[in-house]
Amino acid sequence: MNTVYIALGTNIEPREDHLKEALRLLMAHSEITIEKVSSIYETAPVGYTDQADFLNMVVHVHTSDSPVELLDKCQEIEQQLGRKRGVRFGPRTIDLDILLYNHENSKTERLIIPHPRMHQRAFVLIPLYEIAPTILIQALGKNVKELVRELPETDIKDVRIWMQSGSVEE
Ligand SMILES: Nc1ncnc2c1ncn2[C@@H]1O[C@H](COP(=O)(O)OP(=O)(O)OP(=O)(O)O)[C@@H](O)[C@H]1O
Ligand SMILES: Nc1nc2c(c(=O)[nH]1)N=C(CO)CN2
Repeated sequence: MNTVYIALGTNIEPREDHLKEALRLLMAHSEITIEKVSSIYETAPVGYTDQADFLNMVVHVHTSDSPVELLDKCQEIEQQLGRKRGVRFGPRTIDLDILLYNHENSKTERLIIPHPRMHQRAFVLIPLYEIAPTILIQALGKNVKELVRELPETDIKDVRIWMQSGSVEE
């Protein structure tokens, strides 16, 4: 079994429904089990800022899928939830990013693991810190707690708990 962390994000209403539907579709695959979910956070948009606030969360899954098999499933879920590709970093019904896959480092045309921008993103690191504070990102030689400490104060303020983890349907 492989240990994987996946980040989810949405900024098109109904945002909470999109997160819940994505979790349901992940769990519908017999190769995937959800071990832990973070709280849901409301976050100011990063990158392209002229868009609505996001809901973000991170889930810990166990899977027998290879990284690319899992990416296929994540992209299928994005399609099922009607994601249309438009502006880079722009609005989306759902985005699923594979953050970590065991302690692998790999780079192919379709998939980079660890996710290349995760260490700069408060909307990823703060939910990840909630469920896996001590996990090591080998490529960076740092754990999640250390990466959170390096985030600018202003980025941290842009990430607020929106729904506590215990209230997310599991
Ligand atoms: N770790 C990863 N998880 C998900 N997709 C990845 C990963 N590494 C590379 N990709 C590739 O990135 C491509 C673009 O993904 P996407 O459109 O979701 O980007 P984005 O959400 O706009 O930006 P970001 O990747 O910064 O969140 C995907 O088609 C996928 O092949
Ligand atoms: N707050 C927030 N900002 C973003 C997000 C996201 O999920 N949350 N996703 C992006 C594209 O990957 C770009 N900007």
